[in-house]
Amino acid sequence: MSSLASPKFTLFHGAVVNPVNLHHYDAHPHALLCVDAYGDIAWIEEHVPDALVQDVMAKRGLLDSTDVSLIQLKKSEFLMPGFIDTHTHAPQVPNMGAGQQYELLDWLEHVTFPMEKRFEDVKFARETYKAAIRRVIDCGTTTCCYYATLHVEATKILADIIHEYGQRAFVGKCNMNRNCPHDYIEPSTEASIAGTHDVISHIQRLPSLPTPSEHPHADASQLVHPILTPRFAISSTPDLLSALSAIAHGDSSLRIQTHISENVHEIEFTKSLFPECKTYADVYDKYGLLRHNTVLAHAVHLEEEEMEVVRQRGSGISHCPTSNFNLTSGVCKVGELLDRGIKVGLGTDVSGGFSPSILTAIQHASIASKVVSFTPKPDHHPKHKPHFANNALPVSALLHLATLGGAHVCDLGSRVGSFAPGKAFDALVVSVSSRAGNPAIWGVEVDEALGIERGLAGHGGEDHLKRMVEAFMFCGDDRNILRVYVQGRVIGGREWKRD
Ligand SMILES: O=c1[nH]c(=O)c2nc[nH]c2[nH]1
Ligand SMILES: [Zn+2]
Repeated sequence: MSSLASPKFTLFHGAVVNPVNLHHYDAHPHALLCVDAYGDIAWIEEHVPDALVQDVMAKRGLLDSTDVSLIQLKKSEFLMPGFIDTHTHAPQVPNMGAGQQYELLDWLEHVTFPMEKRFEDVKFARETYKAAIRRVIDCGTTTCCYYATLHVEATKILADIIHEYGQRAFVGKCNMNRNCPHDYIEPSTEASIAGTHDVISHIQRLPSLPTPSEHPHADASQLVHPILTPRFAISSTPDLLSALSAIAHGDSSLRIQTHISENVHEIEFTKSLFPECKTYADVYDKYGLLRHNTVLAHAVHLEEEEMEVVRQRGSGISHCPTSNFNLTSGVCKVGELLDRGIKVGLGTDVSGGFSPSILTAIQHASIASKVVSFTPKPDHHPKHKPHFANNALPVSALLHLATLGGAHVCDLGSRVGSFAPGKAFDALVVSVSSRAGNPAIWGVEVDEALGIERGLAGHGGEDHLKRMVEAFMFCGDDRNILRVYVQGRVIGGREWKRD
């Protein structure tokens, strides 16, 4: 681990977008944001017109320092927190766009398991994972919860690549010891647990970043973390769930991820395998796997009492609308989950979902909420007044799900997901200029080369910035993402120099 020679500050001046809660986000057209040598946010001044930048720098004692670099954003650019993908499958990236004629259980058998089996070949794993992770980063995902396969070596390779690329992530070796193909299944509970320990200690030994010793967050220097990953209840024997529960209880900071209530046939099968449990959520709860840092993917068909137990345990839901539409699973009642106070983030769920971009998940989360609103549900719960349940999600809520909401689901809300002093600088520089190469966002075009604004362009105020944000969320893609920062370091984006 290298130590830093001298402190250095990076200042960003220009438009800054910052999620606050489901109902509100800040859009400051002229902010000044300072990042320290360790990649944490030192301070933010929200209203600093061009003429006052030098004054603020002088006030902060930075004017004459050679250790400061100032990045001036263009009129067509803004800074926002990086996207958080709370659920995806790295080994399924090569399968994107394949097999959408199937529903979940047939899709697993015919499309997914055969691809995942190929990761027993470490050379294939290395080359595939390198390309897959590069793609995820360039889509603007700064924190990602990854499922790997059941293979120990390939999962270590995945963690190594993520670490080398500098993304923040949770990486889990799948536990799956029943109801899987004979050539893609773990031979025993013991083997599954031994492999899990092996992967956890490998990830925990990865070199950490330089961090001041007085840093308030114990694991701030570690970007890649292990996560327990029982694939889903169907592929886990009761003794495997018990053994995973024992590991979890030995370390309360260890995150847990699994799938829940995605497809009606999956739910029926699960209940038949665990007749002593009344609901799907009961299965995980019985084994102590529902807690404040558990990430539950899908939750499309949760019963009311299941929602209540998820809320009580403080577990989070990864809403994966692209996958839910694509595998004909159903439409998650995301607004009701939010009204109940359940933590929710977005997941791409590649390759049930056919896109690695959280922008696609945002667009489909909007559509999902509109589909739900076609059949309004009467309010049975005076305690939880329906605010989002019967309505299309507003931009503030969609932005929140993609950033701060996802951070809370990963139990990282105090570190990432929004900009605040002391939080890590995990961020995107977004451009909506025509020169970014995406012709879909012409409506808010600011052409600096010609010195003109066209289309719906405004006067550089808050409303104009909010239009830019909405256009990016609904029509943007990776061409609009110029730079991707994690912990203050540029790790991807269109302007990032590849070697
Ligand atoms: O969307 C999903 N993708 C998967 O790979 C999977 N495995 C179990 N359940 C699953 N759901
Ligand atoms: Zn999944």
